[in-house]
Amino acid sequence: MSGREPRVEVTGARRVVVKVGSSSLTTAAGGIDPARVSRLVDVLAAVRARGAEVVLVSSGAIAAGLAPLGLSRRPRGLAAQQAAASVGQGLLVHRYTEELARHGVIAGQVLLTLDDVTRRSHYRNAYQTFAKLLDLGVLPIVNENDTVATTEIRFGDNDRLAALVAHLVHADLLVLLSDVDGLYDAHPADPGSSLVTDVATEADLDSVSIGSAGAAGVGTGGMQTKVEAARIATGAGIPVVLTAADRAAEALEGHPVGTLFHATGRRRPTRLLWLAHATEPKGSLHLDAGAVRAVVERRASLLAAGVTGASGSFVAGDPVDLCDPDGVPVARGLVNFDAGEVPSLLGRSSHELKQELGSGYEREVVHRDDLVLL
Ligand SMILES: Nc1ncnc2c1ncn2[C@@H]1O[C@H](COP(=O)(O)OP(=O)(O)O)[C@@H](O)[C@H]1O
Ligand SMILES: N[C@@H](CCC(=O)OP(=O)(O)O)C(=O)O
Repeated sequence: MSGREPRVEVTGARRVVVKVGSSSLTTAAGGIDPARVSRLVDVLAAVRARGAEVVLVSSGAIAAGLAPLGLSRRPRGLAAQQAAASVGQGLLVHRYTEELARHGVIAGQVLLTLDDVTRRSHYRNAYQTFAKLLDLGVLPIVNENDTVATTEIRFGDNDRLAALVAHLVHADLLVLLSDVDGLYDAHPADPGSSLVTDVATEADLDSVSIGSAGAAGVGTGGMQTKVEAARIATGAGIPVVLTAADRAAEALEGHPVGTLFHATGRRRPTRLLWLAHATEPKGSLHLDAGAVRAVVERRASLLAAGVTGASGSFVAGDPVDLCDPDGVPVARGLVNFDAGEVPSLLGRSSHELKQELGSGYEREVVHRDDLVLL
């Protein structure tokens, strides 16, 4: 203990999401390191023994699948990554299951795709699954469903997935465990870099140089995706501790190790969080000045009457950017029409559209419940 007070954000948390990266689970030679999994599980069991609930988001499926397939490094191609994940995910969860059993804890596997947090019916379903697992005392182990995820429908990194899961399960704390003991103001390999102990506002990140993953080659996002995950979580009211996996015990006891990102915002619907922070828009809708005012100032739905054009190829339900007359994105939303349908709607009132095209065309182009301001 450094002499500073324990972190109340940690000691007071009743539901904790812990994310561990591939680089913290693998051996130098590649493949899952059973000793590291075992130490992590001991820490998680200790948190549960204090009465808190734990959800683990674990990377490592691809890394765990490399050795059995005779591969020495993470493959570049999507199909090979999917195959490695298919082989590795079972091995990874098996390891956790065995280790948790030593503590009398049951492991449950939850594999998520992007749709599970963006489509209304799916995210309610995912929430209920987690609620039931936690109610039964199970420790859910989450990963992206890498084997079926294609480039288009991929989270791509588990840091942001962990932030969304933290929000989805209404966690009080997110702990990101990596191979580096916190956020540094420059790349940690740089001898002049120093640890940033607290990030209270966005301004604290102004002087931080955020780089990509280390040389080991198994991690994906580097520090960028961790900081983005911290932004998502803290912006939704969830504090984040970022530290090294081998300091997990201290961090989860509340010792001031690593970097604490303080909560800055309030809770909002999970899928809107995702929409704002992590989706790639499939196209753009161009708005006239009145529609920009309605959407931005009055938080109204976007009606066809205020749309002057569309670009990109999207289908109903896809995320699109809503741009002002200068082409600057002002909001992002889930569109209710396919790109091909939009030209026939331009500038028309809902009433006209209903009369000419039928009641299906009376609806908003983007409903206000499916909109976030940028
Ligand atoms: N400013 C920074 N502070 C800390 N680490 C950084 C920074 N910039 C880049 N990094 C790199 O990010 C790496 C962690 O990312 P990654 O390997 O993707 O981890 P994980 O597998 O845990 O998700 C660190 O090992 C470090 O090399
Ligand atoms: N879902 C992938 C990991 C993706 C990922 O984010 O990896 P990492 O940067 O190590 O947390 C897997 O299990 O291999």
